Amino acid sequence: MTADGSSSNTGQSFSSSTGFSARQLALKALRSIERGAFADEVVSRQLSRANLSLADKRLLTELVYGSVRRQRTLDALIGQFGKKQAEQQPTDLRLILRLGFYQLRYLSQVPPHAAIDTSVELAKQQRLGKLSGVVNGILRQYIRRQAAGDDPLRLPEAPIARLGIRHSYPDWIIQLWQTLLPPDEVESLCEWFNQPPKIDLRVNLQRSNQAQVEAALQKADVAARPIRNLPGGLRLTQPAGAIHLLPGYSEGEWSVQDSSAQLVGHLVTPQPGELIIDACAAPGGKSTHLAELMGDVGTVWACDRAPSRLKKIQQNLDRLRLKSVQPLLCDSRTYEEFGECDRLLLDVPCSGLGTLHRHADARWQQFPESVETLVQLQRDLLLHTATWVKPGGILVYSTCTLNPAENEDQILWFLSQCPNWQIQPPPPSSPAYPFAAAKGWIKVWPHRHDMDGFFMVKLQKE
Ligand SMILES: C[S@@+](CC[C@H](N)C(=O)[O-])C[C@H]1O[C@@H](n2cnc3c(N)ncnc32)[C@H](O)[C@@H]1O
Repeated sequence: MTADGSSSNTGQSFSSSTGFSARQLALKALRSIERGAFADEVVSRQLSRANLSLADKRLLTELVYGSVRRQRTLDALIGQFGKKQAEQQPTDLRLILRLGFYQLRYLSQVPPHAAIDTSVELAKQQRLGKLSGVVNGILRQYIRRQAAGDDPLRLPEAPIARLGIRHSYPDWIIQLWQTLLPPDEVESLCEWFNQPPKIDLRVNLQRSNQAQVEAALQKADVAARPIRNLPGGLRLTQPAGAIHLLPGYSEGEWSVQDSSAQLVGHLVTPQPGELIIDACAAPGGKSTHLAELMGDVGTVWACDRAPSRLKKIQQNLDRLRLKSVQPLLCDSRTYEEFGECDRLLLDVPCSGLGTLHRHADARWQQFPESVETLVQLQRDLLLHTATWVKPGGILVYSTCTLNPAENEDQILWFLSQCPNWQIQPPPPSSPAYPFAAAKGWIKVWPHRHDMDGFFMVKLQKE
């Protein structure tokens, strides 16, 4: 267990001798992220290029993602134990201290002397001169304070900053959630997103079945359990390493998809032979689910405006061996060439506040201003794609965020603009039914349901 009661991402023990090259690479990665690169991309590039042992790969991943995710807490410690605030320190010193504090505070498997010695060594290697002594002094003060029995992190009294520093979130996200949840639930939600993500699978019922996939995984020593009320849904119950190497993946017997995202496909309830449009489809997680639910009979137009992401749809189609999905490069705000469809899925670009646990840097990449731009994009998409649906047809709107401006408010706005549409609540037989609110839309809260945060609603055109 770590300082705030969460567990670190691996069960691995890390020593100083095995981990030095991992720490050097972690520092390099943090520098690139500081210059604007995405954490996921930097880490996967390093993992594929560097010749590291499995233990070092795990350590590198843990150090980079952890230091980015916990950045606000770590910077508060740097400000508290250093002579200057974190942002006033030279970049390399700040990054080395983040790595050092991350190990001391969150990686109980790293002995404190290893965390300190390797941080000092990193500072020497970067020719930080006298500052390597500063690294040593600052980190040692922390462990002395910790040894005295108290949490060394000093927190302000103001409730928003207090939660933001303790759990490492920007104030605006805490402020937003405080308008939606009681204080103890805001704290649980913050804690939930700092835990390692769960891995759910969706069995491709065109090629296999749940029992077969479960048995094949078990044979490979990977424990999985069926997800209640979700046909074809399995949850891995222990870390499974490289997912794409597990049995059945390359044969197209299953896909990785969180249970919340699987609910979206069930809410669309596509029928064999129908014409379906997925207006924001890449990388195809939901388009392929729709095709599977239709028995691969009918047509799913999988639209996206990003050519590189559209390629991923094709890769998924090839792997899952689905024939009914047609990828289409288009801007769904303006495309005019469709006839009327039976059902449309609009899984819009959003602020992603429901999947913060999956992307270490996501909480630092959105701002109230960027959310405003997204709200406008979502409105443009809603108004235009709604014209593609035939009378009596269905439109499912979904997001992976926990922000009413992109969810409930957006739907109320749409209904005020287009009164010939109405909400169709899911029937009791639908897997989405247990999550439905009185108004008929579906909201999944991660800390209550142990699934990604999602919003979805089914609308019918009169
Ligand atoms: C939330 S992701 C979709 C995820 C996908 N539904 C899945 O389940 O795999 C949103 C997608 O919308 C695409 N997008 C953004 N603006 C668009 C537009 N104007 N027209 C079409 N696609 C757009 C993005 O490229 C991105 O791939």
